[in-house]
Amino acid sequence: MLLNPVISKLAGKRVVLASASPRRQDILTNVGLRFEVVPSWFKETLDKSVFAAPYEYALETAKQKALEVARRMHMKHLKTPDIVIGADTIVTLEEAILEKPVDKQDAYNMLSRLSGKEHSVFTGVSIVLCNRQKDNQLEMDVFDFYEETKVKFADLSEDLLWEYVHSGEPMDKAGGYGIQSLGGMLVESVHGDFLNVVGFPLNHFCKKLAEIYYPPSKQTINRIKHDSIPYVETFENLSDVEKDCCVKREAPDVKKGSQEKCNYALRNKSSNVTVPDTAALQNGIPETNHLQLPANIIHLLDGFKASKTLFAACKLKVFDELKEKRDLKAEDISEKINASLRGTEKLLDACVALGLLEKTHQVYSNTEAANTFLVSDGEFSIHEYIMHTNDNLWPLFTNLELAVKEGTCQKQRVIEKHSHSLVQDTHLCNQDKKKSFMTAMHGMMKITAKDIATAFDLSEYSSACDLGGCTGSLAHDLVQIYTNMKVNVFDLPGVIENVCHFQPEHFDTSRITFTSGNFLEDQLPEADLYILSRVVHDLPDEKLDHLLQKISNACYPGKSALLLAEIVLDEEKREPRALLQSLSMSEGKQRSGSEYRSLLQNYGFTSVVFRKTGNLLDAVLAVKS
Ligand SMILES: O=c1[nH]cc([C@@H]2O[C@H](COP(=O)(O)OP(=O)(O)OP(=O)(O)O)[C@@H](O)[C@H]2O)c(=O)[nH]1
Repeated sequence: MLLNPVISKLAGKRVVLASASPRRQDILTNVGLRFEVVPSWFKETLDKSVFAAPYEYALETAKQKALEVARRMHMKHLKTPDIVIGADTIVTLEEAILEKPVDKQDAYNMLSRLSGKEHSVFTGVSIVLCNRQKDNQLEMDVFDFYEETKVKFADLSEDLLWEYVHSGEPMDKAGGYGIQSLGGMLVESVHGDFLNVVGFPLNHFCKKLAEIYYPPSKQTINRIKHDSIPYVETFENLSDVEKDCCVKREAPDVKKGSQEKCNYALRNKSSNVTVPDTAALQNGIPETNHLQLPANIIHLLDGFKASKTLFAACKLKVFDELKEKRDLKAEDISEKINASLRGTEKLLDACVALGLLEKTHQVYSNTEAANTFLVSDGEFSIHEYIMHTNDNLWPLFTNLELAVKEGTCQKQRVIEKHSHSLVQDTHLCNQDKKKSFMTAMHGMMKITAKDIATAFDLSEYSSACDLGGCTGSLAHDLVQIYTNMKVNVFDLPGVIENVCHFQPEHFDTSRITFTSGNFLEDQLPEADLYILSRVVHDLPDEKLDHLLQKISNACYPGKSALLLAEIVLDEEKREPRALLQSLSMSEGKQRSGSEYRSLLQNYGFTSVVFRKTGNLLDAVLAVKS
């Protein structure tokens, strides 16, 4: 790790950020932390009057957010994280705690209270270390801290405040302003950590991690007093990257022990100011100001190599071999996958570095995640979905410059034939392709179906129709969870004739039916609840209008609803997964929660709510009134 060894200490661990805040995601991504985002469902409604000080309220809320996610993940699909990070930011002014405004008037009231005054911003952060016990119990250690920053607002006129409120920026921000954006213009001075105001006190977080992972020795404490972030005394457990970076900077005539040199190298790199490079000076190389390449750029430079490593290892069935035989040497694996030893060794070591495999004494084994998700025949395998990404999406993205220039999807170029529908013409054109496409969709949906099915209470709907429901994986979860619900899976004839290969054994499917048809052309089956999973973002406006009008006509006011499973963009449109997906330039588009709301309101769905699930897809429920 370039900036701080404590961040790299988290490499290879399943780190989860229990927050929907795009700012927190940015702050942590920018320092090279790899993590999953699972927004917490904890409702921020603790009774403020029971807390002696405002920061205690923020700390408790942060803790409850993190604990909720840790428990939820532990209970589902054995996805126990190693670390869950929760945070809560509040603004305090004269004893009052201000959180996110509920509407524009509330935002205006908050901002006018802050005008001309100094207030405090507190962020409470909770770091929950999880440990799954042998009996599957979850053991958790909670570490928390808070940070205070004082912010002084200029005197602000009513007109200016309303203009700011109408910009929409205040609505998802504590105290009703975003210091990092337009709101910065309201601020006269800041005392303390700026990032704390934005939502995440990074410096204090690093110190806390250092405390957790490297309790400092006496000597270290003496030597670190001028550094804001403690550095490590030993490299025993650090990654190869760190060792490499030390080795490279080692000067031949430096007499001190290598540990000290390593510390120096890292401290040198971790600082924003230029520190004289003693090794360079001793070698007669003139000292120059060097700028550090930001970690996110480094990750992006290498990102495609990492994806392709995963794709290749899946295609060559490396994880399958290791699941069967467990511990194997590179020679054995190369023989089994029919590949060169040199190439196999490189691939295996890259997989180890990416946290997909483990290696001890030249013997490789699957990680738990590889056994669960990457082998081709596991219950929760996404192997075929990875192959679909490799075979169909990867080629589209290799044409990205052209796609951007032309603003069109490159599938025609890629498959070298004109097509109206990629799904019909390429994936369903022969039996093998059809089956692998269905397996890909099945695996992907299996991972996310339970979260979609439980995002809202759907118990009032006794019949559902999953339009384009493919193998019925969402239907399986729905009938298991809602014991009164019957589900009709409606899909193209070529899909329906193959669904028998995907029905789970020993499972009562009597409440699931499969119907052949084309939802754009044929009459829709009757149902209380219509479902569209990953359909809306893919349809051009005209087709979408036609489909939504059909569904709306089939719905009974006050009784029927439409459930969408899609990636819901955040309001600031900064969520990378949806934005990257939209670069494939399908004829449809990705939408935020409010865009789904206004789209669906046009078809008489007056109540539209959405829920971020933290999984591959989010859920939107639209009720017709
Ligand atoms: O100057 C700024 N001040 C605050 C913010 C953002 O405000 C919110 C604070 O809300 P909270 O801590 O409850 O976090 P949520 O966004 O609801 O996400 P969780 O899922 O973690 O509850 C936070 O997003 C700050 O980033 C800002 O942007 N600028």
